Amino acid sequence: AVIRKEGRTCRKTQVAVLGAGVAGITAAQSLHNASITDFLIVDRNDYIGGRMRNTKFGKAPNGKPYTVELGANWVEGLESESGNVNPIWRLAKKHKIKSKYSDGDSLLTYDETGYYNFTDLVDEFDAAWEIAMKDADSIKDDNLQDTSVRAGLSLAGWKPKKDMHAQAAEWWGWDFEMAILPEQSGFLYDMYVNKAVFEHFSDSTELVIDQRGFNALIIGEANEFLKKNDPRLLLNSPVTAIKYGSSGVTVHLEDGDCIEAEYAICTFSVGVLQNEVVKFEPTLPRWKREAIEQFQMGTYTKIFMQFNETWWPRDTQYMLYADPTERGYYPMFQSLSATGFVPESNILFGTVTGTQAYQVEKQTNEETQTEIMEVLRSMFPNITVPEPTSILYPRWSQDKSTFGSFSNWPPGMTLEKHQNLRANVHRLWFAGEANSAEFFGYLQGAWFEGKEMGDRIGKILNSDGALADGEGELTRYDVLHGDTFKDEYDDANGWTIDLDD
Ligand SMILES: Cc1cc2nc3c(=O)[nH]c(=O)nc-3n(C[C@H](O)[C@H](O)[C@H](O)COP(=O)(O)OP(=O)(O)OC[C@H]3O[C@@H](n4cnc5c(N)ncnc54)[C@H](O)[C@@H]3O)c2cc1C
Repeated sequence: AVIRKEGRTCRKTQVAVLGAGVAGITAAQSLHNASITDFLIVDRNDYIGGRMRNTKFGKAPNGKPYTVELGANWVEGLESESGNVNPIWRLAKKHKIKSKYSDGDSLLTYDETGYYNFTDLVDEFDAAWEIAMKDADSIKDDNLQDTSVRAGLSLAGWKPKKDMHAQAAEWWGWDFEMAILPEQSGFLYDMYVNKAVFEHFSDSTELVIDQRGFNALIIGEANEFLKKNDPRLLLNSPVTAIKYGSSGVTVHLEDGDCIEAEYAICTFSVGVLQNEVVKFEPTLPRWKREAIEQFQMGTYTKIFMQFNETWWPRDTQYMLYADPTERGYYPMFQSLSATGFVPESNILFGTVTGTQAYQVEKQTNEETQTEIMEVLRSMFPNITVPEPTSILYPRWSQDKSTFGSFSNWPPGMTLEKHQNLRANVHRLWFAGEANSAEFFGYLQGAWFEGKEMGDRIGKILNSDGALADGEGELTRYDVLHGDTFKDEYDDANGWTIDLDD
């Protein structure tokens, strides 16, 4: 039904799905599978996929541009021998997404003097990792207080200190996957997301090189339940306000239109929620806001460059650079020209994360190119490194649709506080990669959360009110206590000042 007020349109629907990324499309698919077809999917972008985003870049020998992935690029964790299958891997196979095994051992290491083998430090980091993982196990098993990844790695004997080769080995082992420094990462859950991805599924990753784009997978899924030009898909429709309560949700769009829904599922990133581009009415409760503000978004920026020729080693996938003064300064270059990927593409892409990603995203392409060329020329002193013919990179930290790349679990966040990120507030529900306790930051996290919220709302709607009040909704914690009681602020614990004076 459509109600027109003062020239504005207010559509009525059962479920408003906010976001057409993996979580949103999967939520809508679950509703469809539960025979709930009265839904609307709303997104500010003009395409399906969200952070599965690609663009055309450079030129192939036939004159056509290549497709490169600005966002998600790997299927991470495939399937275990015991039969646990990453749903993204299942969908990649179903939609025949072209990908290639990503080999972390296909690695060459460099510093400012050129090629310099420090893979022994990479091995040392990996050995410390094994020790740290056992430590994380006992934190979980014995309910011990959590710590930071920095502390966890130090306790496991890994202390890179001022050794810049060790710092680069650590960047490769940690930041390249998580996009946030070890000191800003919560030990137990950040170790466990790695366990979930690389042990529950498998320790393999596949780099997607499909020229249709990685999001062909989620578009393919959407096409199974959406018709061509389906009026239930509203692209180019930024949401500005969400009014929610116990009887429904009204979603306001930038163009003045609105949607009146019985339920809404908001799949916006933690970055979007933190940046207050969407107004919630009433203000979200304290337990929800705290979870949103405490979780964090990392920034991971891929810088694509095409050259006239592949002047770098052809048979290597990864090149790691240790800068003499700044950890994380243009530390990684990946070759798309590597054997089996996109040969003759002459595309090299660099990756920066964290502080360096913010910095690079503030710079012009020209500024970044100048910096990168200096690094590449120091890595390859015996080669006349030409300037690239094209350079391109996204600005995730400034992008209104994400405000960052993917989420990461900070120190001090408990499983219960994270559950508050997931929990619904009346008829307003939440999904998205960050809400997955097991797979936050990954495509499969978005998929699992989208599916679960779609399933739950489907069940509630199909119960025709037969469910008891609150049944089928998510657990939440209004108050979360710490470990220190008031009377423990005493001499024995080094506390002498009476703060209640
Ligand atoms: C650079 C980068 C590299 C990555 N690499 C990998 C990888 O290799 N492997 C992997 O598994 N994962 C990777 N990820 C993470 C993965 O992309 C995400 O976990 C996943 O795509 C998130 O899906 P989502 O549906 O939760 O969120 P999104 O894809 O962000 O979907 C949310 C949607 O909401 C829309 N939206 C936001 N605000 C509004 C608004 N106000 N109004 C209307 N619509 C709005 C957005 O436009 C977006 O389409 C990467 C991400 C990035 C950015």
